[in-house]
Amino acid sequence: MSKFKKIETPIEGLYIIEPTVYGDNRGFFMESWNKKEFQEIGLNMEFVQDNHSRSTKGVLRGLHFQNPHSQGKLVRVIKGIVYDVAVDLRKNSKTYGQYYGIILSEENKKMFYIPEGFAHGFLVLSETADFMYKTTDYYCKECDGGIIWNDPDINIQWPLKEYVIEKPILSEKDKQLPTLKEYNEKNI
Ligand SMILES: Cc1cn([C@H]2C[C@H](O)[C@@H](COP(=O)(O)OP(=O)(O)O[C@H]3O[C@H](C)C(=O)[C@H](O)[C@H]3O)O2)c(=O)[nH]c1=O
Repeated sequence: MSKFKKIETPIEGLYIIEPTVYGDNRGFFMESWNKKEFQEIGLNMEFVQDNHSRSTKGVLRGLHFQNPHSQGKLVRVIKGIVYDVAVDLRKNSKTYGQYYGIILSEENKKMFYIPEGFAHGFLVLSETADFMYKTTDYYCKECDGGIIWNDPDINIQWPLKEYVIEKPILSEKDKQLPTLKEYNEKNI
């Protein structure tokens, strides 16, 4: 039996992963990724890069993807709380344009397994959040693409009010991202 539990989402190939956490009087230990244990539950993404970002409350990073060199991701939060979102942009997917969001936190230790072909982003809900993730392809600046966080067609229900966030803090780059419709008009 694998040390990791794979939980389905309404979007095919997108999973919530729950690790086994070994607690004792010192604290806890957990494996955050194990190639063999992941293969045992049918998860075969091979990672080549490990990332760490830290953000303050209200920061929203995303919605990003690379095209070409789309990156599959295994994401988790080691400090704080975020609302993490994956948007299905796989051309022939029956859930194209649909999103799934999940709270990832230091406390719940949940991980989000996001295949290639998705846009990804997150909103920081705690004073600060440390976000760690592995990717299946290398960063490619020239391949950087993105969709605006509040695309009306995707209609992501970011928990801004629930966490008393008036409006998200975005990078200059993210402020100027197109909607999915605008992106497709320019890139098809
Ligand atoms: C992503 C990345 C960035 N950088 C450099 C490029 C910039 O000088 C600096 C910040 O980059 P950026 O503003 O694109 O970082 P984020 O806004 O956190 O971007 C990420 O945000 C969302 C949530 C993602 O899922 C992607 O991994 C990625 O797009 O780090 C690198 O050197 N390597 C990298 O892999």
